[in-house]
Amino acid sequence: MSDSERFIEIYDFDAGAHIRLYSTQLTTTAFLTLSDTTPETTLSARNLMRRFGNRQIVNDVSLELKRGEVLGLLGHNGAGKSTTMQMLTGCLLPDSGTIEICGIDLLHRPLLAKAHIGYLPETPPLYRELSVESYLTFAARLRGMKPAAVAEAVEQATRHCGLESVRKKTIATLSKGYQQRVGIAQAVVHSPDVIVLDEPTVGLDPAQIRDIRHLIRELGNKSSVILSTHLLGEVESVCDSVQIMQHGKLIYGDTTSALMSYGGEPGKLEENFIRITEPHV
Ligand SMILES: Nc1ncnc2c1ncn2[C@@H]1O[C@H](COP(=O)(O)OP(=O)(O)OP(=O)(O)O)[C@@H](O)[C@H]1O
Repeated sequence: MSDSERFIEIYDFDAGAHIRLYSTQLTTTAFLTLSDTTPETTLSARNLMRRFGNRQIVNDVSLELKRGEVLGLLGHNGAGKSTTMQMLTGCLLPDSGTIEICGIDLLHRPLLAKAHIGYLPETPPLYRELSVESYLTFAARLRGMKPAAVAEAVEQATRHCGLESVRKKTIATLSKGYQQRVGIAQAVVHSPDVIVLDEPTVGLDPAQIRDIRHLIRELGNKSSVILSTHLLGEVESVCDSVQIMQHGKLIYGDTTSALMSYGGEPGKLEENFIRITEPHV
């Protein structure tokens, strides 16, 4: 390939399209800088398989996440949602399949890839004896943030998650809702490109649920979010798209509005979900 044929393709958010920049148009510095621009696809998982003992828990799961997208992962208890999320975040190895985070192979370059991921597991990984501020500082350092950037990042996450009034408090003394907020704050403190939230609003009161959903929507404007939930109202209010999982397989994937009008039943999310997961009932 000649020099004049070499190009990089970047996504121009203003134009809403991919554009090509040919190497002849760029200085070396510009070329290197532009090579660092984040690709539009932030997560790409292909053919994930995982067994526990002789049970196939995740079976040939492939999914893709775009920047600015909030994806809801739905399914009955035991469908395999948490197991899938554990694999997407590098906490559990798949038996086979590939995962790329911002173009980085998660299985081969885990440290580099994980720097782009924020994860709130089903049980938030809190150090209950630390204050909110100390814990978030610790979480930011753990994610490899440079010491000089940590204070500002903690400040931002504290503000973003509505934790200003409890920043000096010991986590163990906080209500469940506030502990959940701390769990989300640790997942976003390093401004990750991909945010994975396992049932983020479980056990919260209605006002806290409203706040957390608002926060998720905000996070989804800049990053990509994948969340699991049993609350279909949550899907309707925050998710752009949905994937439904059953017995370890993805059985349906589309936009939230398509699910809402599935089978010509506009607005009936719950009924449509049941029609997809229990077609013979
Ligand atoms: N470490 C493990 N060892 C053995 N089996 C496991 C393990 N983790 C999960 N499982 C099994 O895998 C299946 C899927 O579990 P998973 O937690 O992924 O489902 P889920 O869709 O997240 O369910 P829920 O909505 O109830 O949280 C379940 O039958 C569970 O018992």
